[in-house]
Amino acid sequence: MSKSLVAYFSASGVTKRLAERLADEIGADIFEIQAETPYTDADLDWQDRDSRSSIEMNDRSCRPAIRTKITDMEQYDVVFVGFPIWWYREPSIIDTFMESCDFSGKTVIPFATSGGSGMGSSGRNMAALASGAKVLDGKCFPVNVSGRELADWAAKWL
Ligand SMILES: Cc1cc2nc3c(=O)[nH]c(=O)nc-3n(C[C@H](O)[C@H](O)[C@H](O)COP(=O)(O)O)c2cc1C
Repeated sequence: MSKSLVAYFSASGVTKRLAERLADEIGADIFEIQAETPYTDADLDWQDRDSRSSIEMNDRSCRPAIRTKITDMEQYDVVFVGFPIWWYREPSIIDTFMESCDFSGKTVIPFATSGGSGMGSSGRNMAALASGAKVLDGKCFPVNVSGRELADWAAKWL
């Protein structure tokens, strides 16, 4: 059986709860990707073109710093990477995460929560940042997804 990790970023707790449920269902380790400078409510205002999130998401090369690095990534075969959809894709801090770890030989499965959008270009963007890894398109889940559905979805890679 392959060893799996659920790594996630969550700005307002929705993806955090989903990630915890997923890890619990499949018996995976869990790691929270935290911004070195946490996001405030004002930072998350997508209607303000000058907010931190707007500025970051408008710059494809933006790589917000992560507080703690994973040091024992070698032990995992499968890594589920969770995040909220921001502007139809993965938040820039997920790009930082993808670049800061060695995913070669691993299967990376993105998952997300959103206000209604799907995964968009997230999987392709993440694949471009993780050479040697198999990065899938992944799936966006409604908040009320059942534990059973989560477990069945994840079982394909375990
Ligand atoms: C800056 C920003 C951009 C967002 N862009 C989208 C989007 O493009 N499509 C969408 O459906 N939801 C969008 N949302 C809503 C979030 O994806 C949604 O609320 C998510 O569940 C939040 O997860 P979290 O609590 O883990 O941060 C956006 C939210 C923020 C803060």
